[in-house]
Amino acid sequence: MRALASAPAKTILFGEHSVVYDEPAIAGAVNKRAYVEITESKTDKSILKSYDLNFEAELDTKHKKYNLKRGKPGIIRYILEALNKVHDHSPIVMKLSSNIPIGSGLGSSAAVTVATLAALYRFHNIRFNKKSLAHDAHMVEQAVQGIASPLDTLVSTYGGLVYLSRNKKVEHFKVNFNAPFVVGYTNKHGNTGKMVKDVRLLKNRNPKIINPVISAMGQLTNYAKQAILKRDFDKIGELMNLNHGFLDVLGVNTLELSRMVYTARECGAIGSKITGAGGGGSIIALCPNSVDEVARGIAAEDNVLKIRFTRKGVSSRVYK
Ligand SMILES: Nc1ncnc2c1ncn2[C@@H]1O[C@H](COP(=O)(O)OP(=O)(O)O)[C@@H](O)[C@H]1O
Ligand SMILES: C[C@@](O)(CCOP(=O)(O)O)CC(=O)O
Ligand SMILES: [Mg+2]
Repeated sequence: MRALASAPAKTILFGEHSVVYDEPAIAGAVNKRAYVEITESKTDKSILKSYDLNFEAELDTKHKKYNLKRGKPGIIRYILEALNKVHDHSPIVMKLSSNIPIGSGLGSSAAVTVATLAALYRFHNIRFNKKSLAHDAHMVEQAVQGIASPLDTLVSTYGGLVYLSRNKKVEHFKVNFNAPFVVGYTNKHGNTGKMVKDVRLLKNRNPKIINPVISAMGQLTNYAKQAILKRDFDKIGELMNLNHGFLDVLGVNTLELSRMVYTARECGAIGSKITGAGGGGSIIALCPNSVDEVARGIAAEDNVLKIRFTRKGVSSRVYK
């Protein structure tokens, strides 16, 4: 039997970090994906391989342990957690491929988790739907990271551009929002779990300052929803810049992210901000009239991704 699944990366337009405190957020699935293939193993060992991410490990699925043969272990924790949730511990071979930069704020952990769970459900012939899959993937991220909002796993499951409301209701934007965005990312990786914990500590030490900042981030996300519906790019850009300022206040900005954010603005972006957890990772810039200039400006020192939003969420099938 061979089960296949894939799930998209995402970019957060508004509301990272504040979404952890139940404020609204807006994020969209983008045209980068993680792919998982599961087959039966010919030996008594479970193997996980990824050529793209350059790692190989022997998995002890029962005890959530692994023996790393090569590469970095980070993303394996999500896979082990997913296996532990669903798999009966029979020996399997899992192949993971992905063109999503890892630890770059583009939700590689969510895409890998969603694709792994969907492939496992197919492999074991377990019924699932998008709602149950998004929920299970969120539980996996939460178990690995300690704190996680449902945003990344929702977007990776459903695809499209999504508004997540304060009470966790998902609204899909109907507008055709192929706005010209450029993503820049540094070679310094952020760690979502750590960044989220650092924000929590800052908030606990300074509640009277940080609580109003977090609710202002929620308010600006609601203004952004209206601006997106009207395709008012100038307003969206202004709100992205405000959102970046608040993320700086939360302490998740870095020298490299700052440099990219201001380079993008100098090259003509009408808005630019950190996207994802920060502490390394990515920025996103809205540049309706200056995509090439902004991409060139960022590429002088960092990496550029020309992303497109996609409606395609998780996809999976099985061959018997
Ligand atoms: N080259 C790599 N190979 C495997 N895992 C990695 C690599 N670089 C970073 N990681 C780990 O992958 C995980 C990425 O998840 P996360 O921090 O949520 O970032 P994102 O989801 O934005 O990509 C982290 O646990 C990190 O430690
Ligand atoms: C910071 C946060 O809001 C988004 C993290 O996104 P990413 O893992 O950096 O892609 C955390 C969360 O929503 O769980
Ligand atoms: Mg992540």
